[in-house]
Amino acid sequence: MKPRATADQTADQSGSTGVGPRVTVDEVSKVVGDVTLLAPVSLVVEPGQCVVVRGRNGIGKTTLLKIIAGLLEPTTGSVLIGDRRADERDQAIRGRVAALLGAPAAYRDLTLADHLTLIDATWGRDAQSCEERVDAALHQVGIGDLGGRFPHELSSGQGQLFRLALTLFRPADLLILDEPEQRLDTQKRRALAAILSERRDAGATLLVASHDPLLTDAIADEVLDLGWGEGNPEGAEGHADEVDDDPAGSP
Ligand SMILES: Nc1ncnc2c1ncn2[C@@H]1O[C@H](COP(=O)(O)OP(=O)(O)OP(=O)(O)O)[C@@H](O)[C@H]1O
Repeated sequence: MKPRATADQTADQSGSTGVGPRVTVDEVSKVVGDVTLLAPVSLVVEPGQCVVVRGRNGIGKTTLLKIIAGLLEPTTGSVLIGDRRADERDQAIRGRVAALLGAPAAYRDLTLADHLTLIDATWGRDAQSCEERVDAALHQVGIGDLGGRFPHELSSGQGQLFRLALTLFRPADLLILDEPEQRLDTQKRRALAAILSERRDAGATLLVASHDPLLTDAIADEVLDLGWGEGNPEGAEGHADEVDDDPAGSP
């Protein structure tokens, strides 16, 4: 069992706000027309635990994370974040969930540091110490020397590190990350694993879709396999396994 934070922790400069919520996913599915995007799945992520979701391309990982983040209405079932229904329009949910699901909005005329400064101001943090926090956040993900660049001046891997910085910087005790390792080299994936482990050990709840065994081994308390077979995902059963139970055929 990993060390867990106490309930009275307050926000620090990493964006952590203390003990995360329990996430309860009950028979959630998504169907559009006659296409099943996600077959019914149930899952409980305990506060301060990390569940890695995996499965073949197109099985529904991103769809599941979008539903849990409250960005997408499920066709069946329900999701609770703590005791509240997952809905990104709910201020209480917005205040505790940071999600990296696709590319967040970036502005051509703002530098990387400007973007983080904007987030800092949005969340009402102390303006005097903002520069220090921004600098630390960029350094944390390995792009400390790129604060003066514009988003379109980054390589694809640097762009991913910037998106991670944006996501990790805002206050949150529930992190929902869709393939955060994409485009990163091995060294950066190891660094990412260390950052996410630190957030989890500080009490945050994590839900991460990933194809990366390195990241999964480093951060997962449990693994949810949505399935590996070809064809329509109809009938796939999701269940969380202890991380050591690596099923045959999985990467
Ligand atoms: N807007 C949409 N309308 C119809 N089908 C969609 C839509 N978005 C995604 N899908 C389909 O839903 C299924 C699940 O997609 P999703 O992106 O959740 O899969 P995934 O497991 O995250 O895949 P990957 O590993 O490739 O990222 C796929 O078969 C995809 O083609």
